[in-house]
Amino acid sequence: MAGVDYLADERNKAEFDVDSMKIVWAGSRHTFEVADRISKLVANDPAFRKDDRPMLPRKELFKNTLRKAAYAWKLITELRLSEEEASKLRFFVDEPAYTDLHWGMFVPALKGQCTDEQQSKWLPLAYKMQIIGCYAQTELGHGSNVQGLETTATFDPQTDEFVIHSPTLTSSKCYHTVEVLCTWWPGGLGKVSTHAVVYARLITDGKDHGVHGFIVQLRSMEDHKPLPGITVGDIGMKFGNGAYNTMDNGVLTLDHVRIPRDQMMMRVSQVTREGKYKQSDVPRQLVYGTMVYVRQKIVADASCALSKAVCIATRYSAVRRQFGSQNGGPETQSAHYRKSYTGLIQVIDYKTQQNRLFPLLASAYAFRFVGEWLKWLYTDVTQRLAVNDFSTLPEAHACTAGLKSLTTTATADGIEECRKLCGGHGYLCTSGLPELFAVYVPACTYEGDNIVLLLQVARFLMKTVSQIGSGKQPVGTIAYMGRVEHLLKSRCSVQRAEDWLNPSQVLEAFEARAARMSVSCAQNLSKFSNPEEGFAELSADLVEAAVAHCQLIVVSKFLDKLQQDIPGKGVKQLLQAVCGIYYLSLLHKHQGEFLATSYITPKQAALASDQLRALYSKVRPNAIALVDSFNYTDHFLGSILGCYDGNVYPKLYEAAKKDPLNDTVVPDGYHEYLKPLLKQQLHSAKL
Ligand SMILES: CCCCCCCC/C=C\CCCCCCCCCCCC(=O)SCCNC(=O)CCNC(=O)[C@H](O)C(C)(C)COP(=O)(O)OP(=O)(O)OC[C@H]1O[C@@H](n2cnc3c(N)ncnc32)[C@H](O)[C@@H]1OP(=O)(O)O
Ligand SMILES: Cc1cc2nc3c(=O)[nH]c(=O)nc-3n(C[C@H](O)[C@H](O)[C@H](O)COP(=O)(O)OP(=O)(O)OC[C@H]3O[C@@H](n4cnc5c(N)ncnc54)[C@H](O)[C@@H]3O)c2cc1C
Repeated sequence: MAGVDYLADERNKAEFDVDSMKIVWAGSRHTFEVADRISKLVANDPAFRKDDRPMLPRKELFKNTLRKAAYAWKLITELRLSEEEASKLRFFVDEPAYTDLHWGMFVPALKGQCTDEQQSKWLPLAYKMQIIGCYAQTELGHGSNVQGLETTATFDPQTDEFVIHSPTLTSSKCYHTVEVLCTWWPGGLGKVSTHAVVYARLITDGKDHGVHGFIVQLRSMEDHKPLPGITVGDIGMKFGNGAYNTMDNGVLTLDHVRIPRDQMMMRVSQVTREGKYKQSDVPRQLVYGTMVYVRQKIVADASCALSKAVCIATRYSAVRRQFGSQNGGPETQSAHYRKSYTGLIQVIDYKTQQNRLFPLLASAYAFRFVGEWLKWLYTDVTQRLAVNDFSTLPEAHACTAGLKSLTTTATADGIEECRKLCGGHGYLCTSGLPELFAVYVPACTYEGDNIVLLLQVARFLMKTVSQIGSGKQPVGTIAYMGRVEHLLKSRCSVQRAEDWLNPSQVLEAFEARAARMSVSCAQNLSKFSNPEEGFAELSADLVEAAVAHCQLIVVSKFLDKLQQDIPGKGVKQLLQAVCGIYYLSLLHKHQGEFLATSYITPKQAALASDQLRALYSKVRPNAIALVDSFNYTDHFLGSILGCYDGNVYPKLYEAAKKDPLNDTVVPDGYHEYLKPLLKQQLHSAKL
């Protein structure tokens, strides 16, 4: 049966040009071509096999990751891959590794927080991987609260060095006396990194200047052993088989470790030879700059993880058939399935399946476009910072924090929903979904807990509301607050279901909801004499207002995308339908907020649901083509349920046969544990 495409009928139904949509998804023809070439390179190289991951014991799994990373680096250097190609290679290898932290956090921290002189020393080493670095900020006792970090870096003017020291607390009555180890969690720290950017409180002349970054060498360049004063190791197994256990998240204590003064990252502030603390003209918040960069990357990655899950669930939903009559069904069946499945319903045709699946498909596209926009915003803020324009930094922080929170929560929930959409087979490792979920779900926590980040957005919103009428005009993503008076009074003008396809109507609905929720929070806050107390008391409402603001950003960026010239037969029309599904499914889910803020009436909410159902019907024949547009190889998907040809059942059967448990027909342990048990029952039953 090799070569048969069981999804061919589905593919033939497409009403748009898939090749053009592939380019829209990739961002440009160039990006598409690079991704296509590199994904095939990886898929065709057995060195990048990954289907064995869930079965490998931790040590083997980890060694295998080291092998793959070294081999990838060899390819990168031998094939002289560009940075873009190398980064795609890492993406399609699809295995969390220490290299993510080296390239994704250590190098950006050096670039963002070191002086030019420091960069010229450290960056060439890091670029050639002659040193490997990680980002060591979180401590056992402090993660979200960065200001609360306890590691200290005390300047010693005698030797012109900093003494880096982890605190050792002795805890109180109810616990045993324990040494609380300092740094905990950094990826790449446990077993690999030779260096770390360590965040510590800077102390000069007995004065605490708050948290700063320092470059600390951890291991010998000769034999990889920890340097004196350093104790380092892995923190142990994490959630799921395979999954994020390819990463050596680590624990580190620093016992009066000395580093030269010039290993403090000195772009934001400096310590002179005499021990004087000096602050540059740049805002202190730039110490947090690496987090802004990575949050932006995480938003861009969310669409990749979600689209992967959606691709698996959509293809499988078209393959899977349940119920229906035996006398022929409404859909044209493919040759193979016609014989045995005539009349059975493809589960993708159930409206409930569509109502769960299509909003996720739409979210994948929405996150793709908002990710592209956020990358632009980040580039813009970086260029401004270079010429000492710090005006857009608060907005960049709010956007990266808020969108990181929104997209990772929706993606993690979406992957789990896709698993359920695949019924029982979704629970098999060979579906690819359990591992995808296990790898992805910590994104809701790392790089800022999602609730903590939404509270940052809420602070930004409350500040904006408090400045209304002060003459300071809100700009960018918060510009709608400048029209707050209108938004508080206006009413939705929708009269027919199709009116919900009008972009300006939709935008105003989302703006009015977000503005009204923020203003309501600000009014409630003003009733508290202590603003911090009020903020804590109202934090659940504030989080909801922040979500409404972030959803508005995603919707508005999708609508903006549709204003662009989008070539290809039917591509723009399909994207309009997908965008409609995105915002109408949000409107439906958060109906209570739209109704409670009185912008829409119950009748208008019902019309929105009618329009949403109409869009499901429009998207249904295009569903397979929409996920084909992601252009994922079977290797990258790593899922039998999502395989391109839809030949699911024989592949499931073959994979099950290969499970190590099936190496023997009688299991190991039979003689020790089963036979005696069965014998004993035989005796007592006198059989
Ligand atoms: C050749 C090439 C080879 C190719 C290989 C390619 C390899 C792949 C490349 C890339 C891959 C990239 C992907 C990376 C993968 C990542 C894996 C996961 C890694 C996970 C790492 C981590 O988790 S690191 C630790 C992260 N920790 C956190 O996020 C902590 C969360 N807490 C905070 O952010 C903050 O402390 C807080 C904001 C919550 C604190 O709040 P608080 O109110 O106390 O604020 P402060 O007093 O500290 O600050 C007040 C003031 O500052 C503003 N502000 C806060 N944060 C920022 C910021 N980040 N930027 C700008 N401004 C900020 C805040 O709004 C306040 O402003 P005011 O105006 O004063 O109100
Ligand atoms: C897989 C993984 C990889 C990581 N990699 C790194 C790394 O490379 N480098 C590094 O430095 N760190 C790393 N971390 C650590 C990570 O950044 C922190 O775990 C994260 O910032 C959350 O902080 P926390 O653990 O202190 O959570 P906590 O703050 O303890 O959160 C616990 C709960 O308290 C709530 N909460 C906390 N503060 C507030 C508040 N102010 N208001 C309301 N609710 C609140 C949270 O919402 C959450 O529900 C990693 C973590 C993971 C899971």
